[in-house]
Amino acid sequence: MELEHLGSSVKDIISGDTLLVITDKNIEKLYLKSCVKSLEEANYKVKTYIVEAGEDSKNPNTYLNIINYMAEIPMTRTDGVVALGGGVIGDLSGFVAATYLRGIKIIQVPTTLLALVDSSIGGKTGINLKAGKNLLGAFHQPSLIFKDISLLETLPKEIFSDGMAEVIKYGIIADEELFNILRNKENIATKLEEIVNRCGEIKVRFVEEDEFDKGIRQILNFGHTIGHAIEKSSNYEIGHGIAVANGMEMISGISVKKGWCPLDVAEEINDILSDYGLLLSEEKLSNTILGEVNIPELKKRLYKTMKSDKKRKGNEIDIVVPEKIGKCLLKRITIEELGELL
Ligand SMILES: O=C(O)C(=O)C[C@@H](O)[C@H](O)[C@H](O)COP(=O)(O)O
Ligand SMILES: [Zn+2]
Repeated sequence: MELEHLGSSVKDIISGDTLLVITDKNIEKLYLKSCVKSLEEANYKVKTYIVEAGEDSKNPNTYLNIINYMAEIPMTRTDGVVALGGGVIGDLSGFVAATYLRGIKIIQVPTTLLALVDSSIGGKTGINLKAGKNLLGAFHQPSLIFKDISLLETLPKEIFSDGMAEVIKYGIIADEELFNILRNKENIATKLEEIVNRCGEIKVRFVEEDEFDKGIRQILNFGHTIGHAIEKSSNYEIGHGIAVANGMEMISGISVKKGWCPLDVAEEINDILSDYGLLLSEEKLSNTILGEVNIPELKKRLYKTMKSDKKRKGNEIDIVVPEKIGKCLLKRITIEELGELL
């Protein structure tokens, strides 16, 4: 559905008279005007809050500033938040909505591939702390995910490609046929809608089975323990998708060493990620994170950051291991062993 119909869709869901649209400076230029117009045509009073583009906006200060702004308006329990943007905006706005007045409704309007196939679905919301990514958050399901695939048309190439990491992840964890579709890069243009829908369906299946991330949903975190450590250690210079892609490649290698993943599966994963230009060499990673090439030091840094991973249970952590293309398993290892295997 196109953005001009947003207002009428929201009308069925939010009974209050005020909406807060949260977006970033890049999306503001592209879509804020038509978003606000559509909501105003549906007779809402529309307030806007614009943050800097990028992961740095998922911080406690920005979060509290938005909450204070809402309290000054004041927004009430029947009002709602509209997240117009990618993963950062969705996670931040979701957490705002989850906590303001102990929870008001949120409408997700994803504008990136990553948000469309992943972060807008499933109700994980949150912000980053100094110690790590998404360490402060809540589960808060969106009341509506407004899908308009045409919003991706303005997406810079590198942001689209960053989202492809999560798309490939879905193929590896749950859908061999999707993985095979993705092997032919031309399919991305011709079958984008089918690809997006397949990813969304997979995500919904996992979330419906385990909304609160106690078990099977953790499979969606394939590549994320190392991925989050890469993102965080690079001060978010390395984007989520690229970080997760490298995390998937590294954890697959570790799984081979442990005898949990056949070598040819790890090779297929490596091949597709590298085909999409998503893998960084150890040297490049080290340079970006440390400002020098020092692989032992890089591993130490990643290990230190991984220690704050939220999947950690005492001294152990569940890692996601590819058994074959289309199927992953959870395996528990100690955090020290994970560090040693890096
Ligand atoms: O929705 C999930 O569950 C996921 O793990 C999907 C991930 O791709 C996404 O990056 C998620 O936000 C990570 O969650 P976290 O619990 O590791 O912070
Ligand atoms: Zn992710």
